[in-house]
Amino acid sequence: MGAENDSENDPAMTILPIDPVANATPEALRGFLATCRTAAQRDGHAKLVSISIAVDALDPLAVLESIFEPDEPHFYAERVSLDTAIAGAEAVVATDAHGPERFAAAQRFIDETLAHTIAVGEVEAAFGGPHFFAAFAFENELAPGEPFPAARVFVPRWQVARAGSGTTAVANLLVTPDAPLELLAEKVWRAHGKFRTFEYAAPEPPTQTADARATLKVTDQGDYPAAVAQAIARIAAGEFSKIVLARTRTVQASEPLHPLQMLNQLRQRFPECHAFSIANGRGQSFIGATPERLARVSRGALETEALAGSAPRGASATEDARLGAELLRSDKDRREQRLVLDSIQRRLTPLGFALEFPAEPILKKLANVQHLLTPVRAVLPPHVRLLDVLAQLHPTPAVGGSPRAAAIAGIRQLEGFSRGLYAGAIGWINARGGGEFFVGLRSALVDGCTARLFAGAGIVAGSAPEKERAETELKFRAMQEALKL
Ligand SMILES: C=C(O[C@H]1C=CC=C(C(=O)O)[C@@H]1O)C(=O)O
Repeated sequence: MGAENDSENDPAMTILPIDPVANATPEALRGFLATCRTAAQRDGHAKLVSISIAVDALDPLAVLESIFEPDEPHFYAERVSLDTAIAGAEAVVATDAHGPERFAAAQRFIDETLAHTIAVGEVEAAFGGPHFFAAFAFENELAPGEPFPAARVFVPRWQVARAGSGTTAVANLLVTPDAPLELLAEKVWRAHGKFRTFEYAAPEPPTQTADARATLKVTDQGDYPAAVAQAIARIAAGEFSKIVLARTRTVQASEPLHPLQMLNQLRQRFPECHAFSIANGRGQSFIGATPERLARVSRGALETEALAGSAPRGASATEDARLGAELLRSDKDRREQRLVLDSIQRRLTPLGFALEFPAEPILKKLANVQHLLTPVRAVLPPHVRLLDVLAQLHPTPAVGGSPRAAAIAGIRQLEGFSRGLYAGAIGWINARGGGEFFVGLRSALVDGCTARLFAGAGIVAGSAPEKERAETELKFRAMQEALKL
């Protein structure tokens, strides 16, 4: 992940040359909000007002933890190795979408919102300006009652992000034609003061810590090796050449699980992954540390990757290197990964992309597992946007299969549970069209005292049920350690 500062794209919003720090008085703020309200009255449409300021160095996760409210939605993403983290909470504007056009519907919402956005302050800074946080489930239709819809996009009320040594705080508010100015100004003034000299909350009492928590029950759903055996038979019959089958494990704890405490474990142990949390504001959070970037757009370039094929890490340097070398030579894993790369090429070429990638995959080494990885780069063709790319790529054969439609039908029949956000696309987009999405892997749905863990493995000709089961055990380990199991 990186700060998306896409200087060549003009943002589609109005930027007013007002410095909110130099004009930081309650009167100046009221005056500014009055201007915004006049614009809302003139256009007969509420304005999203976005105020960005540079602040003293802050840890966005600690900020989120300090002001965490289980009944407010939040979004968090961090890539420790790239020294970037972004947090946002409470929704000022939001939309849900479903169906095959959900990415296009999300784009329309973003365009319409930006057409009525007034931004001031450090809009050009890394993570300046309003950001749209988004989560797309694996499937484009979900049954009612799921914790997250097929697509949700929201702009947070506040956002704090760090890129290297710079920290930017953004306050977003909706100014309607009849907005109560005094009240709004007072709220923003308070938020402004809070982020400029942020005081982290005092530590939680000891009974709330993970160490005091006991695991009461661990339950696995379904018979995974049997499902894999059926998938192998269907591959032999020519139904599909690859299918990614997942399994779930439910962990019941003696005390409520705190998603942000688990995230702190994940970010420390998986610096090369995106650690993330997305909360629905109804007490449920989807969290994880994923190794897979789906797409990043920054400065007119697209970055994506083909990640698939897995091996354990070795206990010694020699064993680790041997396992890595075997993975690089493994015909089965190379086919599994090649299908992902082929699909990326097949789906992005018609959009006008000329993809650049190395001929041979490299190893991506995580604490619990290593994968084959081909990084892919391309110049973004004119008029192609990040969500167009997502609509083409998702789901890649790293989480679905090949051919796509047959594999997805097979997943529904063989898995027997709803994936929800597992293997979905999670990320953000800024006002310039830059942004980043990753795939919701190595993840869990946390709800009160329960965590539902997800892990899957790619099945091709030559796969063996027991080996695939062992591979999913390794993948479960990331979340199990965060739960201190
Ligand atoms: C589907 C998952 O991982 C994917 C990403 C990397 C390697 C994979 C594999 O080797 O099977 C999977 O395609 C998962 O972690 O649940």
